[in-house]
Amino acid sequence: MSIAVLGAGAFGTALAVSYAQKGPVTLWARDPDQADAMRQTRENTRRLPGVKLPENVSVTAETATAFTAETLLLAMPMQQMAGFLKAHAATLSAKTLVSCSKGIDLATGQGPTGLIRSLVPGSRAAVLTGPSFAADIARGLPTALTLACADHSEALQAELSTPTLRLYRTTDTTGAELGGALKNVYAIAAGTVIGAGLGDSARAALMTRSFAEMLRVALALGARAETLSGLSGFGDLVLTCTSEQSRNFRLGHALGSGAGFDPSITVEGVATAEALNALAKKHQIEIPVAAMVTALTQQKISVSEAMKILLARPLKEE
Ligand SMILES: NC(=O)C1=CN([C@@H]2O[C@H](COP(=O)(O)OP(=O)(O)OC[C@H]3O[C@@H](n4cnc5c(N)ncnc54)[C@H](O)[C@@H]3O)[C@@H](O)[C@H]2O)C=CC1
Ligand SMILES: O=C(CO)COP(=O)(O)O
Repeated sequence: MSIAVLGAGAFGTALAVSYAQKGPVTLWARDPDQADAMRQTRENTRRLPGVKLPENVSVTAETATAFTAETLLLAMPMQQMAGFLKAHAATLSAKTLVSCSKGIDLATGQGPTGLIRSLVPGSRAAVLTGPSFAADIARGLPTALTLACADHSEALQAELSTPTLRLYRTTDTTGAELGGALKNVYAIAAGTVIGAGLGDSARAALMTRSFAEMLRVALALGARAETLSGLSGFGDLVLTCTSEQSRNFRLGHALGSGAGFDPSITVEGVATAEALNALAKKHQIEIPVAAMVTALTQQKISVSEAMKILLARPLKEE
């Protein structure tokens, strides 16, 4: 089988580097100038500096070259995925499309597999998600992820596992993609708590209540509880709420401490919080923490107001 990675940001580049251990990988960059620069320097200097591209990675800006692979990993920001799939639907229809993006499409409220199934009906949709920073994967540090695919995907699991990248399989695509999407929203909240100096105890409380929210949303949307307790849910929530490597955490930290934040950095949790609020309203699910994240990122509320609102909620059973 052959692999191409579509999207040459930090994560797409890291995956290409990792899979190059197993054979040739094509890495598709949307911008031809970026592809040229990466071919010349053998590095993604903007998004993943300090990591050399192995010889097995060919960088291209031509979709025709990338689309010859059978397995295509989608590694672009979530809000770009629908446009990409619409533009290339005809050529992608017989492929296995593995989403590596984490988020909910704002326009439709769908996750990656919903988008893939509706926009490229002849393809096979899968999700690769879980606790993994691009820099860790690129350095070959041990990582475990969830591979979700509606059909039993032992062959795909074997294809996408490496000696340091260990994949666990599930058929629960809804649970896997919701875990990866929602944890970003709560990582913003955790960053805010730490940035505002509210302490580690407050962060632990917030993470626990965030997990309860994630579970409530995911179960209402048809996911299985055990998926949320696994790598793609609990695992990624822990990583992103506790590490300053996380861009979602760092945005929250800036909100909490009043510092500035570079708007060119990809922070999936902002759009996902908005999409999540719309979904929660539609399905009448209570999401107090995510509602505060949306209000904070839209500058409708201050950190101290958000804290007061959460602490003043009625006392109840756990
Ligand atoms: N960086 C990380 O550690 C991880 C990222 N992810 C997910 O991977 C996805 C991509 O994130 P990163 O690579 O980190 O972002 P990034 O900010 O490093 O790079 C985004 C890349 O997407 C490209 N891009 C933008 N619009 C595009 C389009 N329409 N078609 C193709 N490419 C397009 C940009 O040129 C840029 O190279 C996100 O959903 C993120 O949540 C998942 C796990 C880990
Ligand atoms: O998804 C990630 C780790 O699993 C990366 O998190 P950030 O997008 O917050 O950097």
